[in-house]
Amino acid sequence: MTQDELKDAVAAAAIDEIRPNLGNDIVIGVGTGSTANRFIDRLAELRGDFRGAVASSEASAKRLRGHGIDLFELNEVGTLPVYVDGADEVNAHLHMIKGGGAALTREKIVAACAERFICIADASKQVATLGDFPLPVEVIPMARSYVARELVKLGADPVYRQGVITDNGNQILDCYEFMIEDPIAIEARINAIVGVVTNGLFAARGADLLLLGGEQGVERLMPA
Ligand SMILES: O=C(CO)[C@H](O)[C@H](O)COP(=O)(O)O
Repeated sequence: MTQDELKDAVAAAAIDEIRPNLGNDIVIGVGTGSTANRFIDRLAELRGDFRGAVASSEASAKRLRGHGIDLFELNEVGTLPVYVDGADEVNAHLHMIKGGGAALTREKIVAACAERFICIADASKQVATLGDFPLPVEVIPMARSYVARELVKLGADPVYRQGVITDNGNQILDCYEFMIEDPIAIEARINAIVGVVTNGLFAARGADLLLLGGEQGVERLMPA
């Protein structure tokens, strides 16, 4: 199977996972990226079986709107029953690195409001230790150089993602050469640097279920 076919398979599995709990009062949290896009396209087939969605990025909002799915502001809806999103890397504890698409802050906010986080990913995203994928850190623009110096002190090699402005008007530093043995501690440590808006470690609030697509089909994995 190609990677695209695997992404499609996990998107379909996520639909099967949420379908039994849909209803006309249900608002779904929707992630960002190529895997999440496949989920959005399949969600369109269920339009009418749920109330609408909260999007984690302008790009996902546009795609949802294009399918005629009603969009809600997070502040209007409070707690969401479920959030479905992809990941750049995921470990056995279902801690993740996210933010390859620069949507990490809104993704983390929507995930924080969700009772259940379903991660959908192809097998290439599964790792023993997070960090081969450069960890994104969203920063207030005027703090970029300061935050970069602080990240170097933590052992990372931060690189400014040129030309990228987040949906929140901020910039991204990608941390290379930074293997993360203790994701919960590092997530908190980076968040404590002044000028950091969010980092792409989703560890304090990891996923509750991983739908992992591989050659043997879609595996349903819970946190170790
Ligand atoms: O965090 C994200 C965007 O900010 C995505 O979930 C992550 O980059 C995975 O994307 P894809 O499904 O395209 O591989």
